[in-house]
Amino acid sequence: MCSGHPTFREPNTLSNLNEVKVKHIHLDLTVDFVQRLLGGQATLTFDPLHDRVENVVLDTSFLNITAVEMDSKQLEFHLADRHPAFGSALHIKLPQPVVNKEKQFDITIKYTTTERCTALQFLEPEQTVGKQFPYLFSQCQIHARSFVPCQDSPSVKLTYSASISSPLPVLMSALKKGDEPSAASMAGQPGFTIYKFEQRIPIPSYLIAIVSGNLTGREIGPRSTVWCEPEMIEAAAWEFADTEKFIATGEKILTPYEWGRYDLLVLPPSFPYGGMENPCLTFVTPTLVAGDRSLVNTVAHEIAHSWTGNLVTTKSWEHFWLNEGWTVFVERKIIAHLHGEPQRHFSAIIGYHALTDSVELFGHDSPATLLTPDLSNIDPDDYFSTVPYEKGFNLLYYIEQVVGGPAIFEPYMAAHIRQFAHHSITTSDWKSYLYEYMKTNHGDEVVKKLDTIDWNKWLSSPGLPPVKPQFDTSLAQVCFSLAASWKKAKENGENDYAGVDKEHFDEFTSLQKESLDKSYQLSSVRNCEIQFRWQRLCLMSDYEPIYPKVCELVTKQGRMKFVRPLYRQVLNKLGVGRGPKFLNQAKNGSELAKSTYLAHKSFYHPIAAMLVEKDIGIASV
Ligand SMILES: CC/C=C\C/C=C\C[C@@H](O)/C=C/C=C/C=C\[C@@H](O)CCCC(=O)O
Ligand SMILES: [Zn+2]
Repeated sequence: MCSGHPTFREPNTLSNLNEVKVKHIHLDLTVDFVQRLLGGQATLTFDPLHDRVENVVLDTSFLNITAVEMDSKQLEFHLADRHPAFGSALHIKLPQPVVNKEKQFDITIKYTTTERCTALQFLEPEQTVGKQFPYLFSQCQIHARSFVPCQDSPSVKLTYSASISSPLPVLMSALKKGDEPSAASMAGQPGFTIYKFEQRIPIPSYLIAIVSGNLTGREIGPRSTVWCEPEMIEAAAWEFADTEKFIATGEKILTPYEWGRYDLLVLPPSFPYGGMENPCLTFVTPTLVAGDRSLVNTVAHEIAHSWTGNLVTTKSWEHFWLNEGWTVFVERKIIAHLHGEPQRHFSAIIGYHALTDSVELFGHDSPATLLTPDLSNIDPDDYFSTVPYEKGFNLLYYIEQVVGGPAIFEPYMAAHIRQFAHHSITTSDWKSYLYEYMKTNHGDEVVKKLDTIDWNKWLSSPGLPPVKPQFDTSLAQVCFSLAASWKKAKENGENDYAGVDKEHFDEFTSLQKESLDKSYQLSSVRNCEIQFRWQRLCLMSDYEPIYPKVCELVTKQGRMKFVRPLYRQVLNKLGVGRGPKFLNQAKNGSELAKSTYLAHKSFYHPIAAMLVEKDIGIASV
């Protein structure tokens, strides 16, 4: 069914996953908001893969390992020297070789996270909305090894259970199994409670997730609750009221939803991504709470991951497009089923612009623009971009046209899920089944059509897709007409565009920014997607009054989709002679970018901090 060759090459783990496989992890941890760490133990259950296993090697990163035990006996262990991107391998010597590959065995590791942990962000009360309680959240995609010792590879799928002791409510990417006063509270430490969880569906380590803070929940559907700080609950419950429609549409297109619950967690502003598809509990940025439900496509994306990514999983980050390209494709199918095909194409046009931005940023010949890049000795975070999302979407969009349209392709989508659910696959596995399915269900005619696709150009060549997609531009045309009317107004010497309908604008031409700003108050628009595009346009046009708004946007929320391009753009700006009053009088953009970042460094999630520092050339200490 999947590439089953015994020694799979997984470039971004240091674990010996070809000798043993982790099948279950039990976490017994305490949240320490004072020392800003998680501490306790993890018990890992292993399947030997050979008849003689002498060692276990696990991924860790910035963990403090204090003891390793097996059958209550202390085991010898050591942490190898740190790999700059992949962390420190934990080598564990088994007391005697495990000689029966049918015999599972447990190892318990006592540890704490440390202040350099890249998977967790501890927030002080003032960094939260309510400003009264501390907050902890995780982001484990490629950083699980900094949360728990594990085989940190999407090729390994494991169940997990947890008992988490905390003074504040705890949620995880699992089903809740009740809570009880913790020994700490019984021993007099006030307010600690033990929260219990179980994830019975095997998942890759990157989907282990935890949050603890002043959380409240509001039911928004038959299997969904939205969770956030009390101050946001009304706005969040209204914003995400259509969640059940997305889930039900996903089931209609694909297969039944298997995860039980689909809850949403709205995080504090420093959350570094738009959303993270943690099973049972999607994490989302508060920038989606726009007040008009205009940005909920991201929730459709995260829901789509319940099938593509969380059930059918990429076997390594080199095939990340199988997670993200497929999920963007399913997301846009959900949008089409609910709001019509033109909306799917409008979203695809916006996505293609984002793909072009990434390819231009990396360079058209960059290996980072391959759909299946070689990640040997590469930190995947450095290759993260819209390429796996949008080049992957466009490959599937092109195949759908080649084979004969949705009537043929949509049933195949459901078959793909049924074929690979609960497995991790490579691009080769995916392609082999695509051919098998089309031959079995549609004969050699369609197979011949598949053979017309230049697979090497699509899968293994840099740059933009080899075939420029043809999309329905009916919705985009509204924007083009709006831009043309602004241009005409400018040519006629008018400088008040207020009379021009702004309903759908998403495309700007080079116009008088002051006039646009005066006509539409764009610098005060709450919608981050519009604000982000407006600010980038203004920076391109050296519209200096935008600088305070740029520094506000990059320091009031930490979503890298917005923060990284704006920092990069300011970095490359020439001097602003009369810098705005509260910004350092930067001699040039690079000082403005660096001084703004350094003044707010503690606000950002560790992953965002690391990548912004690389973007603006601040060597991490
Ligand atoms: C080609 C391989 C590139 C990367 C490998 C995999 C993971 C990279 C690591 O950086 C983790 C990324 C996590 C992303 C999580 C959520 C995104 O889908 C959000 C997209 C952007 C946004 O909306 O903010
Ligand atoms: Zn995604």
